[in-house]
Amino acid sequence: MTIGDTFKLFILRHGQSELNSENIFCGWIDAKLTEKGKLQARHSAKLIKQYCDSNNIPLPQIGYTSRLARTQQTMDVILEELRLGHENHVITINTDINEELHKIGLEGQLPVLQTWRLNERHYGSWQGQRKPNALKEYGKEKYMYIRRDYNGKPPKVDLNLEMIQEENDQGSSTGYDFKEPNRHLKYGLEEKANERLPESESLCEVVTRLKPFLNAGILSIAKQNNQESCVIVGHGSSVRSLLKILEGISDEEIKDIDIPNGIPLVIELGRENYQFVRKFYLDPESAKVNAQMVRDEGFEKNP
Ligand SMILES: O=C(O)[C@H](O)COP(=O)(O)O
Repeated sequence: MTIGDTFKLFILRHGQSELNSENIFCGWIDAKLTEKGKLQARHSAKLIKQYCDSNNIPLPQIGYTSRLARTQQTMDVILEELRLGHENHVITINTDINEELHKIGLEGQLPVLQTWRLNERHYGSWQGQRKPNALKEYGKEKYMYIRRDYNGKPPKVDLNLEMIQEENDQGSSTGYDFKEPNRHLKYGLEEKANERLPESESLCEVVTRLKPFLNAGILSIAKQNNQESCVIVGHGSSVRSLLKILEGISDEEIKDIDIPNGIPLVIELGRENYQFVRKFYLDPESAKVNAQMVRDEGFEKNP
């Protein structure tokens, strides 16, 4: 099957966020990109452009992000680098996506659909905690079980708690307001659409909330509009979930997969039935090294 016969998903985890750089569990905390994260996003765009040019295929015709700033900033940098004007739309389970796409198409902009279903897993009460501290408190086995096992799930967050991150033990304040009650401000559309938002998630639960959007959203839109490719900016867990669903990775094997920040992964699907054909990173060496660093976060070798 040649490249022209496949639908391509350019999938990447957002660039480094301020909480990533401080080794703090982030989840649904709305951290911004660091300067390094913005550079990673720009480099991703160059890799995507190089790949499209050398294979004589058009640039992505649609984008998808989560509802969190770090993916939206990454997408903005990528599309700016690709010189693609775009328009963002928050969608919920009630959205008539084709109507939205028609409206955006009239302005000749590239549509970017933003959905909570691409959000990072909700890291429950671990959000805001430094990784080395969680490792010390829970021990290596439990720490890795919760981070990477398909059914690993952190303790629930107390939605009434107001956790303002003051000084962490490195003496630098992230200054992030971890107030969960803020979710009513940020996720008002979803709450109006009666979408059940989590207070802690396992990877299995991320797969469950993401699968309907992948099938009835991304793939159905691709088929109806005969699209060549799309670009998806997600998070460690939502990218792992997309991989698991699209490639049919087992509950056991998914434990060993880590996703680096800001390196595009190409997944090719057959145009007929959108069955998995192949996957590869556009910078495989860097992806391997950085994925290992993600896995080692919290341990001495990667404090
Ligand atoms: O949400 C976060 O803190 C990270 O993006 C995911 O962290 P992990 O790689 O430890 O799951």
